[in-house]
Amino acid sequence: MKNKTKPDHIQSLYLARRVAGYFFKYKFRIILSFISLAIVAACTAGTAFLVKPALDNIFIEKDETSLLFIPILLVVMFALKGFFMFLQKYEMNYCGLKVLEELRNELYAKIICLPTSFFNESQVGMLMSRVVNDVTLIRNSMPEFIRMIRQGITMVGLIGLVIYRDPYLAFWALLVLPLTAWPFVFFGKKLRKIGRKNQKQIATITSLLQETFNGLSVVKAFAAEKLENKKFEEKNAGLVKIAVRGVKYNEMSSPIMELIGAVGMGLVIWYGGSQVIAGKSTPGTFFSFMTGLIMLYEPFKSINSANLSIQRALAGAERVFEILDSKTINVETQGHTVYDHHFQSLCFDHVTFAYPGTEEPALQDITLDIKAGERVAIVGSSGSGKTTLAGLIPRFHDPQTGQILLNNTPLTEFTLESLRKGIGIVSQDAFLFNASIAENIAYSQTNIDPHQIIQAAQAAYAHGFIQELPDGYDTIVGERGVKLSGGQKQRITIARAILKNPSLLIMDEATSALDTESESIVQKALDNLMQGRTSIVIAHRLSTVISADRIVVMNRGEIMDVGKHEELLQRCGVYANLYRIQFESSKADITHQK
Ligand SMILES: Nc1ncnc2c1ncn2[C@@H]1O[C@H](COP(=O)(O)OP(=O)(O)OP(=O)(O)O)[C@@H](O)[C@H]1O
Repeated sequence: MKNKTKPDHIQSLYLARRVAGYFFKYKFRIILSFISLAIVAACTAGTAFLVKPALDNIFIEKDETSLLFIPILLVVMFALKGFFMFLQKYEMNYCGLKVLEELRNELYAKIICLPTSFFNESQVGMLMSRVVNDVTLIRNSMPEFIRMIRQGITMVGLIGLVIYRDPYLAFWALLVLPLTAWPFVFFGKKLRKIGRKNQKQIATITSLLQETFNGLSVVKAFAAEKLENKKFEEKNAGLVKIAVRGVKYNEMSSPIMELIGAVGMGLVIWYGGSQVIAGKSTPGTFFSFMTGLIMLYEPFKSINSANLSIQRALAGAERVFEILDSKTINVETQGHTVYDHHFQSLCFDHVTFAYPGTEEPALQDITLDIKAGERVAIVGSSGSGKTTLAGLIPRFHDPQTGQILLNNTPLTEFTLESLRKGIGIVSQDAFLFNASIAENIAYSQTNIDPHQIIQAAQAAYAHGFIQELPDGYDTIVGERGVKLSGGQKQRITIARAILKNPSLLIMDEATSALDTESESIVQKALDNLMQGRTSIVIAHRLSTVISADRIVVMNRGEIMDVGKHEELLQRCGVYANLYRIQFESSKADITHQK
């Protein structure tokens, strides 16, 4: 994925508009927040305004009414300021969190609907990082933007006050104002760049963690903990290095702003002091002016740090909208016809398919007809294209040339949901979710009666062992089903397929993962599953091959021959060879079973 193609300011405008669109829904809360912040700004300026009457009336003129009135006014102002400050912050953070929720949902919904080819090319950790981390940064953008406006209004109020108090003094104080623009722009740019790098590095670390934790048994088997530690330490050090640079620029901006402020202050003391000494101004006016000036420092500082946060948020927004708005990252396309789940025929018509980025097609000119009720075995050496062929049926990939017709209708014309719901897939990788057994069996189905789950488990020869588990059907299976054996997991996925009740079955037979005993139970479960259904089996067992209505022999992405076992042995050299290498060892078992 390309990172950025537009200049920073155009990209910023686009991102700001995109982010603002999400906040627009909460306009009333944002307006309330604005009103609150205007009141806060007025109270802040009002407090500075009170310093002059406090000094001149109480301390110089010794006026008793002012002595009572001014402290009460001060408390009221602070109370108002406190309340509206709370309201403003609460409303803003509420909006920020709701936008975060919506963006996360949208991003997840988009990612999960992307074609499988996208996941082949992208790191899962990188995607996770976008959903978890990058979106969080955007959440802060609006409150920070509001903070910027709030402090801007406060600043204007205070500047108005200092000009009102003494325009000449104000001239000296504000002479340095243009200088402040430089750190604002410079540090903003730096932090945006660092923000980008930081998010990228977090994504790399998330990918690494995800990969290592998934492959932990391999890491341990190869005693590669030290190696993995080193890899992690390197990435982590990279992240810290970026963060330290961020801290450097972040913390450097404040003293520089302060220095610029001090220059202004110095000019004021020099000019204002001389005015008081010459008797042209009162100490009250001067100190009120100075208070306003000192108070100006806070909004200056805040605007600067809000800008830095906004730059970081924009770096996050770049990564989020890169996925949401990309013209090349598209969700799966689909048709409008609803597949009625009555399988009649499946026809591959001169289908050729190459994986993205590869030259050699994984499937070449495949033509094959499958009729209702048939049991078709696909055999071939490793890499011959069996899994790829099976994956075209639920449209995990689409062929570049040729077409696949289901009941004489191109697959692309069906809605993906109806098509995939009508196909049962049992693969070697018996994937289970970290949920209860019942939930795993009933995955993706609603309103399922517990009896139906039990019946499916019985047909899959899983009911017995499930009952023996401490919580029965409510037992949580652990991530990827770690708490179950290979054969048990496989039987649960078979129960899941039985409950789904598809008219077309695609199976990638499990072989070496299971011992002979569980293999024979799994085989019985599969027989139950296949009963009365059309099935396409990527066959690794001789028994499946022999009992198939037809055997499709694949070699280097092409169909070499189609026929029955005996015929193929006679006429197909590839099959005869395959039989000798792969299946002959199980011949004895078959003879024994007979
Ligand atoms: N995601 C992918 N990206 C690129 N090439 C791929 C991808 N998956 C498979 N291939 C290639 O496509 C070809 C067919 O692979 P496929 O997995 O369909 O073979 P197979 O017959 O199922 O093999 P096996 O019996 O080992 O599972 C192989 O050359 C493989 O390298």
